[in-house]
Amino acid sequence: MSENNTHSGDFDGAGDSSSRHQGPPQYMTVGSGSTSEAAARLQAMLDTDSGYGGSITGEGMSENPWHAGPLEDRYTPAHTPLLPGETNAAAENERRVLASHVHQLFYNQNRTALGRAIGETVERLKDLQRMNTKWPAHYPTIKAPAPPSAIPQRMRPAIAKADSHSDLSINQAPPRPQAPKRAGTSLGEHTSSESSKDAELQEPKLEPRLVTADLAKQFSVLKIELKMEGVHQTEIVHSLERQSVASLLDNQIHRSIRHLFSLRDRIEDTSSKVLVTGDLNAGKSTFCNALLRRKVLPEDQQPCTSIFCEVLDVRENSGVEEVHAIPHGLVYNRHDESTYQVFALKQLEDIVVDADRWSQCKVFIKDIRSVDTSLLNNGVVDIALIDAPGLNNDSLKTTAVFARQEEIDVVVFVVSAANHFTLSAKEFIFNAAREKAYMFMVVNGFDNIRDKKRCQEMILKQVAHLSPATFKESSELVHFVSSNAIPVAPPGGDAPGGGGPSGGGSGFEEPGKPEDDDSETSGKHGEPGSPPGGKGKGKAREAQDDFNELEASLRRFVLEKRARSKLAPAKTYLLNVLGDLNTLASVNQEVAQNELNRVTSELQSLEPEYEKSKRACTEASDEVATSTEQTAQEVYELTRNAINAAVYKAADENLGVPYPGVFGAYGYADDLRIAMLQHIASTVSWCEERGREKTVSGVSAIKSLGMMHLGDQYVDLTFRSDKMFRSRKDALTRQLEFEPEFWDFFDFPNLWERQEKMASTSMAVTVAGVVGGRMLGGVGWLDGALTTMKVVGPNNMKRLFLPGLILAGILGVSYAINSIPQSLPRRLSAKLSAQLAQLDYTHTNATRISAEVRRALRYPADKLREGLQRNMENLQEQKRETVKTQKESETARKYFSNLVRDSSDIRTRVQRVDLEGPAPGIGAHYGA
Ligand SMILES: Nc1nc2c(ncn2[C@@H]2O[C@H](COP(=O)(O)OP(=O)(O)OP(=O)(O)O)[C@@H](O)[C@H]2O)c(=O)[nH]1
Repeated sequence: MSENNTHSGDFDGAGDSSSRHQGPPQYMTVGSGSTSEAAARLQAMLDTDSGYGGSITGEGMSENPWHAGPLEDRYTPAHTPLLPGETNAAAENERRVLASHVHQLFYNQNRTALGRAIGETVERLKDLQRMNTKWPAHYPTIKAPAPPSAIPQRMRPAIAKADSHSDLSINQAPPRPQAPKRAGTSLGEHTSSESSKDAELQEPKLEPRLVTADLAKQFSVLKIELKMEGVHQTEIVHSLERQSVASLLDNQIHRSIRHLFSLRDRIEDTSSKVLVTGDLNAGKSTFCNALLRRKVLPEDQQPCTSIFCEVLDVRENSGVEEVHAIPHGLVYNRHDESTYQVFALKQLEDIVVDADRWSQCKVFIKDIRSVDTSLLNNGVVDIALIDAPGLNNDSLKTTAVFARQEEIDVVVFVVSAANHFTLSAKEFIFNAAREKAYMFMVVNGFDNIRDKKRCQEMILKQVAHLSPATFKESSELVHFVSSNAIPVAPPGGDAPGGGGPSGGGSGFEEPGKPEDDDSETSGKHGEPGSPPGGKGKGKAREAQDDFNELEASLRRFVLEKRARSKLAPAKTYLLNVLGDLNTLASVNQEVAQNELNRVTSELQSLEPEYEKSKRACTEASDEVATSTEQTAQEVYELTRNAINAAVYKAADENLGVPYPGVFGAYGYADDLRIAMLQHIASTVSWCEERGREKTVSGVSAIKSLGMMHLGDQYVDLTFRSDKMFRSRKDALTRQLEFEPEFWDFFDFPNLWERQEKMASTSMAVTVAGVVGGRMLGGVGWLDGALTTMKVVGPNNMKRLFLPGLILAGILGVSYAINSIPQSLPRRLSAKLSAQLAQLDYTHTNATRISAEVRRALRYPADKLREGLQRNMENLQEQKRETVKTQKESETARKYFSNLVRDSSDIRTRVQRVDLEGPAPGIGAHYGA
């Protein structure tokens, strides 16, 4: 704080802003009177108010180095002795001091409430960010807006405007969405769609996290904005994955948290920045000079200001008047001369037109007026005045961005009384009005207007449309003035009259003071064409009065009502973000509840389904294994029996081979052998055919099982039974050494067996038979001879021996030959059977065929088992997922219902922060 601040109170307004936050909230009384007892009491209250709603404990208070505590004896300054006639002025002063203190107290309370709400909101937003990573939040949509006819006529162009410039993101605060609904979710209500594509998307699906363009308008802060050439935003968002929408939301939350932090810094900052903007040549520089009562900024009939000029009190630059021009791309730091270039004040004219070289400049000047009247050097807050380039297509966006900066507390909009609001002006005000609820309007060049009343009406009508809040307070916030009618000190470095507020002979008019002579001319804004004499004087006087009134209002607005300029953005933003949070939370609470209901019922049906599939898996596997084994066993038995029968009965079978006689006996034997082998081979084929049939019915039994347990999921396999038994088995013929031998033609053992049956036949036949038989029979032969000798007698024997022998031989041979058709098949069959038994032919074939059957059945059986297993695993996985979703949606439901409650609570508290009404006790003072 400079030594200029000689007022009562503990104000520690040191120019160095870094020291501003180190102490408890401070205030500075405006005025020059002494502090009254009441004011001292209020001061004590202020000191005990930490600015954080009584968060300082008694302990803390006693340690507070700034004051001795409320109970301590304090020196109450005596009233300054008054000169006769000064009573009213003193009382008035005291009232102002008191009002200022009360205001400060209210300001601190509001600031505390908002600061706390910011902290709580940031916490909630961070929680939401965390939640959003675990349970991607659904971005809702709402009902279609009312048809155009339902929108009040006067709002229509404004809405259209807002649409076309939504990229500025500072739209008029809309009413909160009444009945938000999630796009295309299962909330059960019909959502109107913007296009047929939307309509398709609004089928009752469970996934979408979508936004419509309408919602983009409804959401103030957490609005997801997307831009792509030629594609409507809604379509882009519709096409996004749930995860992408969540990550866009995350970005938005992140941005919002950053903004809240900067708002907190801002409400705790004691400085204020006033941005003066308006149309080209509207008289912005002239107006700034008039406020400063010094011709600091260059004025010209042609547009000249092309960079932002920030005018600050000289205290901010260690008392040195100069200009710091900041080149493009550098971030200004007063303590680092490499970030700017220093110029003398008179060089400002060249700097402001050189937008190519400079991005902005800081002008440090001495405010030559007293703290009561000065804007820069007012003793309460450090004010900086920023003269912006005139609005046109090029500067519109830059100025809008500049105006949105957190440190801009007040936007003063200068409009030419003759030209009214241009398109650029309307656009700027409409958009800025969302961020800065109130705007200070200066209708300049009012001296040029003949029908002043009509001009006022027309301008106010436009203000009502562009910024309703400003219009509501138009008596305070809209002023019709002529800035050039205000006398100013000449340009140049030194302030006239020694540069002090008390310096005499300033050579310019002090506003508010009665002024009889109009003699000063130095640096005064001329009033071209104003007639000399009384009438001109009267007009000039009127213009000055209007300007004085404007200044008083502006001071009030910046200083005493700075709650509006400083706290209102925080309040507005908080209300918006909390409203968005509430909407988002309500929608998500409902979505989570729906999801919870859905998965709970899904689980209820999944549980038995899973159990069933588990059972089916074991049962069907067992069943298939058993039936496969059974079929294979059956085929084995069947094959074994059939082959055995074929082998043993080969001799008895009519093989269809005719006996060609003794001379074709050998051929007969060969045919017989081939026929026997064929017979066995065909029996094997028959068995294979049965094996095939059994396999086919086994496969279809497996299929029925699969259909029964897996339904549509069963993958049907085409079974080709002809592919079975492809490997050749008639290697058998090659394996058998089965060539007929001589002895195979005669079945001697059989002949011997038959001798008994022959006993009653004639002797000769018997003898021949016996001899023949014995002759060939081995051991029984001698026995037969002796028997014959006994019958015939020894002498007869001698005579009969030879012919008998010959006859017997002939008979025996002929008998043997005759019995070839009977003997040969038997001999061959026996031989074959022996060889087959040696090869274990029956078992081998029965095993081969049944193994093939088993193998053929194993494939579909395995597939069925796999299918059942997969089905069971799928259900198990589905169950696991559903349980997980259930838990997540349960957590989300709880979280969002808490968020609905919390955001609503915080919002209600923020709503209660009354920045509108004047503090009690000061209404009377400012009521005028
Ligand atoms: N009659 C009249 N002329 C004014 C008034 N205020 C400013 N002027 C004149 O209007 C012209 C433009 O004034 P400036 O202050 O340079 O306007 P500006 O808005 O700063 O211009 P740029 O920033 O360059 O766009 C100057 O010639 C001023 O003398 C006024 O209240 N009445």
